[in-house]
Amino acid sequence: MTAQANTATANTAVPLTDTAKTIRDTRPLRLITCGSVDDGKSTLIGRLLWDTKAVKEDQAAALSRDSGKQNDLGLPDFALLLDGLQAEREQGITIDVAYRYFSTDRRSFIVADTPGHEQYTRNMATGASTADLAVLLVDARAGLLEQTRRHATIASLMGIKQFVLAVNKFDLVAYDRAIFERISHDFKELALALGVRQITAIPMSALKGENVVYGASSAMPWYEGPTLVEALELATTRSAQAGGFRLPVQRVSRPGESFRGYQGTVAGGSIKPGDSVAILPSGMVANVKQIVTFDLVRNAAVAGDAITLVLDRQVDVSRGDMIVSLDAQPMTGLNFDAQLVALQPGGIEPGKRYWLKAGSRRQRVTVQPVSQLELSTGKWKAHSDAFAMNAIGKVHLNFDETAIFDAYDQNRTTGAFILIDPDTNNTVAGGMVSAKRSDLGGLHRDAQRVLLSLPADLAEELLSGEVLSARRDEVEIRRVSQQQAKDILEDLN
Ligand SMILES: Nc1nc2c(ncn2[C@@H]2O[C@H](COP(=O)(O)OP(=O)(O)OP(=O)(O)O)[C@@H](O)[C@H]2O)c(=O)[nH]1
Repeated sequence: MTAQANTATANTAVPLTDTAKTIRDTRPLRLITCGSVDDGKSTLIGRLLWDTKAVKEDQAAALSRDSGKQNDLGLPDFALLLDGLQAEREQGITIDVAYRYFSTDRRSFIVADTPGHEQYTRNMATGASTADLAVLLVDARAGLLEQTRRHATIASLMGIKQFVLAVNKFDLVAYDRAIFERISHDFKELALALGVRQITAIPMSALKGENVVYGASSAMPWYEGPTLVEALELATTRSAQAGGFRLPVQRVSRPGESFRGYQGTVAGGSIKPGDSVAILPSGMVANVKQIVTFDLVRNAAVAGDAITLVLDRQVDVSRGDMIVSLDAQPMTGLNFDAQLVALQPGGIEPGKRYWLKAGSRRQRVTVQPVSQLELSTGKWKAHSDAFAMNAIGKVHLNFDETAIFDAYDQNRTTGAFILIDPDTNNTVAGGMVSAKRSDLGGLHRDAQRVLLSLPADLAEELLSGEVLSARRDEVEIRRVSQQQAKDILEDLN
């Protein structure tokens, strides 16, 4: 009987091991941790690394030596593990994004430790742009703070669709279930307002290691959910972005008369010799003759590969252009809708000319604020003035020359940009494009041109009028329906 039971156990173990192997073969899960200063992020990550045995022996020895002040459980100070930067110890706050690696039998993980201090919103956005999941920490004694709301909002804007709420320091609130329920309820409301549906809330003590890697059944018998690591093992990685081929051209390589290649890192899709491509913004068309990496000729390239592309005909391509699949092209135009986060004390001024940098492309742009996110309610409020630092806003971007973007939710590389202040050279905003506006166009005006979108009859009337007939060359008319014209006017108001 006992032997049979043993066999049964052994049998069921086999498929489990197989599953574990399959999961292990997949890409690592990338996560960010965020929260306010002192919520315990460093302690949590230190605990994750320690309990999953990601800490090497020499590091562990150094830690025991270093950590003169062991905590009251006689364990090393886990936060010290995270002290990548000397400056951090001096200032007592985390000041840069640090990436850490750990794994369980089922999966491997890359965690970006992003700082909680208000002025480092930019680093948080950096960590979030590649993450599959965000772990948001709150101190059980404090509940949700404005900083938690800000970080959850940035994470969702950056395309993260899975959140774990770590209600930390639960040992300090006597493992009170009512507190957990109140905080997780508040958080679920916030997450739903942000459009995030995959939410796991976990009561934990990073310091004591409860519900991080190991459970805490004696302290919280009422909690039946997963530990943090179990939740992470079950999370899904963002599937590789499908979409069309994108190669932002970083360099044109011309080692000799007979060879001309376009170099860059593939930012989306895949390509193989024979595929047809368009070169943007010119719109010229060619076929791929060869794909070269270092000294190898390849028969295909995918997102993330650094390649040199050789085309089958002479075309004019320069740095900042984008080579894209002919049949799945990005948006091109002068006007786009975007969301951005203001990163500098000077904020973002309406109408000021900034440099916009997207990949290898840099162009002039003006920003017109449309609305601002009110963090306390999660609602967008109309806002046409300057954005203060840390504000999250929706804007119209108006370019002098054709810009090329994918929507950020289609492609996180070709949909993202930064704004640079030409006076100071500081990066003043990070942003994501949501859509192109030039289908409606509205009224666009700069020194050279006037662009009008009007119904055909009105367009003719206007052009024959005294003012515009003399300046006909400078005017571009887009003929639109009455309804579209009405939408444009509403949009402008
Ligand atoms: N009692 C208790 N204390 C904790 C827990 N987690 C962290 N702490 C303590 O809270 C303090 C702050 O923890 P850190 O890990 O440094 O916080 P942080 O969020 O990384 O802070 P910054 O790096 O400054 O952003 C430290 O004294 C920790 O020992 C916990 O679960 N229980």
